[in-house]
Amino acid sequence: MASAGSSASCTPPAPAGGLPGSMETIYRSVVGNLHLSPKIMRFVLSKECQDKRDDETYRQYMDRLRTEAGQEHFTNKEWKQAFSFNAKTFETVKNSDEQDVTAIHCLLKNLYTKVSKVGRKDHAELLKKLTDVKDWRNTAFHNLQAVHNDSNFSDLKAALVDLIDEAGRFYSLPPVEIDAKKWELENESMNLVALNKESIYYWCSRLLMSGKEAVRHLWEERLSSEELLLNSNPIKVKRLDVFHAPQIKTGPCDEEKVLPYIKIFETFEEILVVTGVAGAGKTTLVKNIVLQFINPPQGVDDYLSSFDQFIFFECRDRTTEKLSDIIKDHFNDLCNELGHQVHVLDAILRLRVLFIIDGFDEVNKNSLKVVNEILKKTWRRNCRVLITTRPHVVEKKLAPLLRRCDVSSTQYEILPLKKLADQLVFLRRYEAALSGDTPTGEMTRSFESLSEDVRSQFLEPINLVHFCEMHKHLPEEISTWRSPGDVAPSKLRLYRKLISAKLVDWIDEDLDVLVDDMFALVGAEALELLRDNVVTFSETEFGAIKRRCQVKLKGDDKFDPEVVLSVVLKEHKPLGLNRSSSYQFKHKSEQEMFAGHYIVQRIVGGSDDPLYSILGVTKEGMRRSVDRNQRPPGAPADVREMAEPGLWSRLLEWLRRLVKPRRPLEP
Ligand SMILES: Nc1ncnc2c1ncn2[C@@H]1O[C@H](COP(=O)(O)OP(=O)(O)OP(=O)(O)O)[C@@H](O)[C@H]1O
Repeated sequence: MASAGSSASCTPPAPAGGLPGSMETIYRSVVGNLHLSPKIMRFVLSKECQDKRDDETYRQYMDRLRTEAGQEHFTNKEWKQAFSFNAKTFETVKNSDEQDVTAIHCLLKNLYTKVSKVGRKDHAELLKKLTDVKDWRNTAFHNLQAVHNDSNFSDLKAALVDLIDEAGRFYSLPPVEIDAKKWELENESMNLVALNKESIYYWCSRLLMSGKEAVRHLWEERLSSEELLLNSNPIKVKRLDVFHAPQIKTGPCDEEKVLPYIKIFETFEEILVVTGVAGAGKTTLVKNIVLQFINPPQGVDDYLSSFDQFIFFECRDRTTEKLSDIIKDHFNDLCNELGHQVHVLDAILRLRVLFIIDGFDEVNKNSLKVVNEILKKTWRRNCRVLITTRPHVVEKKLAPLLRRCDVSSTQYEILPLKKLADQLVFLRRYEAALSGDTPTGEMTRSFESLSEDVRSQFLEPINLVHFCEMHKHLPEEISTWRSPGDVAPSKLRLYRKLISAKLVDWIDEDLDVLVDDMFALVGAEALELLRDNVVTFSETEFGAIKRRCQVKLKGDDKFDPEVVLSVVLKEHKPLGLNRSSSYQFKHKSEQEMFAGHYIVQRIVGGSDDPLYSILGVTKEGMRRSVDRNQRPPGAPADVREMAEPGLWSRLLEWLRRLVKPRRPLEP
């Protein structure tokens, strides 16, 4: 049986049959493209590399050929340019058993064009035949209609026979060897007339047939809209209507280039890391990529067309520990068929899959296992992995992990919206989406009227969305903003207003005191979770918060704390059945804001506790995590010392935004 790990040699065994005609046609095409084509290409490669030693990697082999021909070795840059995202693979592998048609085509092309061999014939015709075979795969897998046609398989076979003939001419093979190869091809093809559920190609076919529909079912509704706090009840806008295509720049080590985000897929490495500060739009970007995969936009370059499938994983997930569980979430019906989960996982790794890992900065013990497994299992296959993260964990956590997994990566950063014109374009989309396409322009006018200094608080998409929310609820405050420091307190007042609106008709107590208590409760919780780098509450943890959030109502009405908590928290429905919901703040930056506010209140409220104790860490622990470069301009030395890159510095940022401390913040 052909399995994910033993692809090269054997034909899938004789069939057990039973599915409709079109499935058989697709199955044949899959076996043709994933089994026969690479097999014949490997035959060509074996002729080209007859003098390659078994213990040589392809890079070592090609460097040796160059030395023998009096040429320079490949420089790393030249190698990368020649092999693009197959560069690392052919630097490491010693045989091509695991490689698909695209990778083998790339290797052969470079062997013909980048190294000299004595007496080499003109390779143009052979390369053309190889390209024909390689292109079959893409055409077939991205246009299922094409594979529904039975002639597809016979045409592919004819292309393979042509390739064998041309290889025979090019390498001057004896006719008996060429005939034997053609006979072998014919013989194997004859064995493929029906289906075999045990074959990995059967599951690849099933994934091609129904996989896209399965992921559409799972993700489309979840991701296609986003909720805004524009009313006492949240308003939904369509994500694609408000999506602002971000600009990115390449990571710190490369020459700085500003690019449209789709260019990340043109990179040479298998791992793409997209960084961005809080609210820069990392999650929104990957959600948009998922939506575009599900519904490719018409008339635009389909930059995702090289992928057969995608898998989306959020690092904040605290319960999933294995890749197979994610696969089950994505393709539940297929996996449930007589316990074929393992087959589906093996099959998915044979296709070209884009793995999206969102929010690496939120990774926990369990989700780290999943990330590790993805990196290990996808490496040297057809997959690519897109990881988003806030920047502060790249050096400390992500880069060492990638090094341990021996994978190469490229880093990109989402750029802030610095220009007024870009900020206005962004706001206009939201204004149009919220006004049923008849925007008055009031929101953008209000934004334009702000001083440049104040506008500098709105460089990230999340802050521009907050501007929309404040424009709706607190328009009078916007006109009072004189300096950047005026903005953050308005955001807290917005929450006060929303919570008060929920309670005003139901209580006799002093509303302000009640809201203060709510803020303290939520803020303490936010801080505790952040300390453990947790951004989701389990159902049990949420239950504990609800029990602490008690309000005495007028009359005999029973208070449901969820009504108030829903202003700051949202439910995250699980992907899999039989799993419970989790809860999270509307956005991580809001969790940080509430935590920051809580700390401020403890300090201005006259708490005698030292800062480290309010933060819930030891004095030593806090000193160890000092980052002296993080000192904000003008901040006293002891304030600087609480600033670890990451959490503490972000909380400090909130402290600075929310209040001018009346006493020095002593650790
Ligand atoms: N490209 C965009 N177009 C339109 N709105 C956006 C865009 N990016 C972000 N937003 C808005 O900003 C909010 C926050 O963005 P998002 O959650 O994607 O940021 P993030 O970088 O993942 O933040 P964090 O690191 O804090 O998780 C989104 O919910 C959305 O309202």
